[in-house]
Amino acid sequence: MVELDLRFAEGAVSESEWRQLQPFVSDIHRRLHAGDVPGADFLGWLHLPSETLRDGIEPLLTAATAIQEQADALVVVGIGGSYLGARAALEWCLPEYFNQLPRAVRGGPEVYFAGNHLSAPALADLLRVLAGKRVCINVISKSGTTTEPAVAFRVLRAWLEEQVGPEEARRRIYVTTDRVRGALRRFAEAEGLKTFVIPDDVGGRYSVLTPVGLLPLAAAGVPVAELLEGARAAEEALATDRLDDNPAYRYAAVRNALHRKGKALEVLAFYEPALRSFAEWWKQLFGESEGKDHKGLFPASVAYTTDLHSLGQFIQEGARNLFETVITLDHPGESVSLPAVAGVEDGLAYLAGRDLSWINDQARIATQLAHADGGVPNLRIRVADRSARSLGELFYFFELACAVSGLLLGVNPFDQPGVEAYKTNMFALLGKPGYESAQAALRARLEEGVR
Ligand SMILES: O=P(O)(O)OC[C@H]1O[C@](O)(CO)[C@@H](O)[C@@H]1O
Repeated sequence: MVELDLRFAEGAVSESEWRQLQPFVSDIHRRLHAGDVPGADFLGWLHLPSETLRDGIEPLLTAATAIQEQADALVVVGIGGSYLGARAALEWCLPEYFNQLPRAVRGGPEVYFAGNHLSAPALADLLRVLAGKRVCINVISKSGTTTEPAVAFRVLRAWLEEQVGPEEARRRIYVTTDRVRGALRRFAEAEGLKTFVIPDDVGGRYSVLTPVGLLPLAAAGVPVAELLEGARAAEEALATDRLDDNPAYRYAAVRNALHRKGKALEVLAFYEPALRSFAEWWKQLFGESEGKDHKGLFPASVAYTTDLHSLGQFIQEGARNLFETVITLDHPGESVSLPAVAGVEDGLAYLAGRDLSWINDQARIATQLAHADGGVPNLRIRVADRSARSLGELFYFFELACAVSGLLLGVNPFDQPGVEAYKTNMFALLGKPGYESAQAALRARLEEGVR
């Protein structure tokens, strides 16, 4: 099970500081499980792993097998919570460079992501990569109205229809969306497409263990039952309100104590490139959940040891308004040992025979020591390995910690009203019907100089 190590944070936050939060955590725990918290309509994630395993995932596995048979490449179209979890799990569970590996090693089709930006060159490049391949599309949007995936889907669908004709295209498009609402639902029904439902009571950033994540992951060859089993084990293990027994609550309490002492940023650090997209998932989870009412810790991330040669300077000696949370794997995976090479003066003879993962871990310990000495409290979250099961545990660990963290902060962790501001401006500038007066007002502001 996921463990929290506070050794490198003890100088910055004492045990009594986070223990004092026990009554507040207990109260939140009770209200969370009673459905008596702000945003209570979005608590479906709390028992999602056990309920999904109880109900079974046969239809999803059948669709995943069909995609594996139909496709050389699967394009997953979505953004935010309809994108990041699947990408995080794919990179965590599959080998690095999985799209370049032979299909037998990978287990499923190549996987590409689209609809997570508005870049024309990037989309054009994707179409070039897809040329000549048998392609399936899984378009994912809970609201069914998000601009980025809607735009990319329109382009990709037209492209697919050109390649295989409208009828075959319909067999190759899988839609994951809300049960009843939204343009995507209407479109899917009108076209008779295969659809999967995102439950009403699970918000986008909490949706990785719904078909949002499970369908593309199963199609890609990730053992999704193991992923769910890990999350279910965490659901069970983290069902206690006691800080001593619940590392997710301890993590929430410690970060809250650090925030109260003036820390404004939390930097998630990791030492395996396979965790890069996991950090992106984590940033959306905490950023959208906590950053509101002019409050919250800003969630950032660093990829070590890469970023020790760029952001490392800032973290060691820059503004002291941050703390780090380091994710480590007890068993990182395959070994690569440094060969003993006679007659080569590269200064590495003392490391001959050492495993690269051991060297990486010494870098991690050295960095935790240096950063803690430099005034950056370091929390460590220990995960067993890169298995789907361990990842399931970690997804649930952070989902729960984030909910409690937001509630400790006094915000509704399950809404995201702030994401609408740019959308309103963008729709006005794009000339969306209904936004005419907003457009006139914005154009006038832009001409006069922005105030
Ligand atoms: O699944 P949808 O509705 O396309 O939303 C995608 C993402 O966009 C947001 O609503 C922000 O605009 C996120 O909360 C969400 O995960």
